[in-house]
Amino acid sequence: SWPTCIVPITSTPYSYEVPSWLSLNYSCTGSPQVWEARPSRGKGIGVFATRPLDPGDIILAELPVIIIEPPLIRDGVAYPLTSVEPLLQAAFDTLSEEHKSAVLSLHAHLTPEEASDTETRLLPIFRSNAYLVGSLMSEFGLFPKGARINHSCRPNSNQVWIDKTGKRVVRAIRRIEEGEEISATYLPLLQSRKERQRALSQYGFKCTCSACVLGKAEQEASDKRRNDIRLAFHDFEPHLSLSVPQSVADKRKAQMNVEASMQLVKLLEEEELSDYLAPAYRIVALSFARIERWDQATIWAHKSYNLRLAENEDAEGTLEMAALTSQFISSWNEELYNKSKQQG
Ligand SMILES: C[S@@+](CC[C@H](N)C(=O)[O-])C[C@H]1O[C@@H](n2cnc3c(N)ncnc32)[C@H](O)[C@@H]1O
Repeated sequence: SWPTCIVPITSTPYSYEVPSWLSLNYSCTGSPQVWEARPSRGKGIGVFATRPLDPGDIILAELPVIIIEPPLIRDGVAYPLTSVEPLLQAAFDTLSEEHKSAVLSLHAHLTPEEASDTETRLLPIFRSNAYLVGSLMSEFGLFPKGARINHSCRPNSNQVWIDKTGKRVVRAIRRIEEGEEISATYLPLLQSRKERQRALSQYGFKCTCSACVLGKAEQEASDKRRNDIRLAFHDFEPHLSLSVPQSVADKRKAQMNVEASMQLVKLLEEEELSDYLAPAYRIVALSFARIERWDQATIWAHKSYNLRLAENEDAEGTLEMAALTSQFISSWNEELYNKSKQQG
């Protein structure tokens, strides 16, 4: 019988060779299982939700089967991935047969030279599927289940390395319906479609997600929104101190920043870039704090905290938002106390 996460592929509308690991020895994570791996039209294999998922729900938490730490050439600069082949081969040789066949069944995008060489598959497999991991994000890990998640420029999941458990956790970042494909991003998304397509060519495909198949006018609007979002994050950086402005001009600027920060959230929602909401909510919270609107500062800080907490309770960003939320609640309490004293 089939494990619950795997749909037997008895008839598909298009031919696809089903790798043996799909039906054999492939264990499912989580209880109950919320995903299945199956062909996705035009994208090889993909990962699909087997039930509706809410933002923050864990889809998959996976240990790497291989971790490679590329040696450094000099401080902070690693050897190119091509030079780690011997390390990769050594790590591969220690794997169980089950893990070896899971790794070898993964998709590999080949360079023309690699295509003519039927022997070397490990490096292209690693290059096409590995993710940065480790406390310094300086190592590369291979996760055979998560590696089946296809790319979208409007992804519905994010993936976070949790150093404490040594797992990579994939979570829903918006509502995902049953049967919907789980998508992740392979690149930073605050770029134009042309820039994204150029970056994705290294994986050997042209993205056809909803952000990449817009008509001309809509595409220009989408590119502009992404550029505006990128600039807004950059421009806000110097204005994120907690000091309350004193001069009339600075107060006016701080008020305008509140409006600009709300506009940033609106642009992210329009572009469906949910993964950037936590830092945007933080900017809104700090902007309200600078005009001493403690009620709004608290609400927005808490929204950012909730998103961060769902990702990683120990991350610096989560701890910062916890501290800011409680600081703003104290200021709000004080304000309410002073008001009640004045009234009576
Ligand atoms: C990390 S693998 C993802 C799983 C892969 N589809 C498989 O069959 O194992 C990356 C490869 O999947 C394919 N892919 C990923 N996202 C895609 C997309 N949006 N459109 C078309 N192909 C995609 C490309 O061949 C890419 O090199």
